[in-house]
Amino acid sequence: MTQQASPEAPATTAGVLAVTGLRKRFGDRVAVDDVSFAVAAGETYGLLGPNGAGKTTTIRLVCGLLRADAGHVVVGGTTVSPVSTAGRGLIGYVPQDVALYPDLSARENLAFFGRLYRLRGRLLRARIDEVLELIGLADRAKEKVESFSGGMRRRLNIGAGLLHRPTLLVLDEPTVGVDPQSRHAIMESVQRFGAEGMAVLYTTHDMTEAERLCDRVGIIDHGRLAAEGTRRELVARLGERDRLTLAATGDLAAFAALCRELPGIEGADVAGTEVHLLGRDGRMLLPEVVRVAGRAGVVIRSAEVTEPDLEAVFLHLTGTALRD
Ligand SMILES: Nc1ncnc2c1ncn2[C@@H]1O[C@H](COP(=O)(O)OP(=O)(O)OP(=O)(O)O)[C@@H](O)[C@H]1O
Repeated sequence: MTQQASPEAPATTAGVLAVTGLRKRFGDRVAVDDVSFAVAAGETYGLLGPNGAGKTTTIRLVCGLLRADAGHVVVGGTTVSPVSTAGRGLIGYVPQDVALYPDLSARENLAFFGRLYRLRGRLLRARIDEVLELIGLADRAKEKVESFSGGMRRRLNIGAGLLHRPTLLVLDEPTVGVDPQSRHAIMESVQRFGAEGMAVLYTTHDMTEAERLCDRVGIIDHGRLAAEGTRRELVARLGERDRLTLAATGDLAAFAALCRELPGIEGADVAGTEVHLLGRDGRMLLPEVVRVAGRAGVVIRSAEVTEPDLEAVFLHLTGTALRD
């Protein structure tokens, strides 16, 4: 039986955002299927999935722009739904499509959006200055948006979502179609927001972005959350090991033999001037390996821990490649 979205959803104190059992159907197509996750203050949570996976629909439900068939969205202890504006002021929503007025300047655009958030006068001007600085457009503030690159427009779009200092910032694929420099600037900004205590919900189909930005990742496919966790937790599902590559000098065969005896090391081999070790949680193993090297009179010149990535996790969980 389909449960209706209810304004009496249980409030949560655990995090800024709590999504519980969210479902949305368009005709026969189930776009979001029993999705639950939470995002804490200072945490960046990534929804990672291919085109059509249900990321945008989930985000529109989170922001109260669509009515859920079932489930709850609670932001800062307040239920969010299209039937009320409660909780909306806590959310900064940056849609996938840039929503700006091309014949207005950057400052004028921000002033327009700021007024929508009921900011006025000196406070509005101060927030605009702050945001322009943050998105790196302070020196272009007076220029019309029509003269901006795609990346600059995206940055301004993000700025519009920040004016009211949201508790939860929601970004829908903010780097799609932007130049590498703007992409870098956007990713740096997002990292800063998280570090400053904002909860960030970020959708992407780009594994490297998810890996770099997100504290936790939810892997979404065909509307379902196939798995969620830190990168490390997700990768651990593969049951694969880390590979440690040590460039070293000394009696490497003896060193490898000693390493084989260490708990947690499942393989050790010498290849030229390198020793390759296999084991779970390579970073944790490293200090002990270095101690053993010292005992064997081996000098380690460099050490690299190579791990499986989210691309492999996605393939493992869904049977398809992430990039389409
Ligand atoms: N308004 C709508 N009417 C009908 N079907 C829709 C609607 N919005 C989304 N869908 C369908 O729901 C599914 C999920 O779409 P959604 O836009 O949420 O995916 P997405 O992961 O954001 O993909 P993309 O990265 O391409 O935006 C798709 O099959 C899509 O065609």
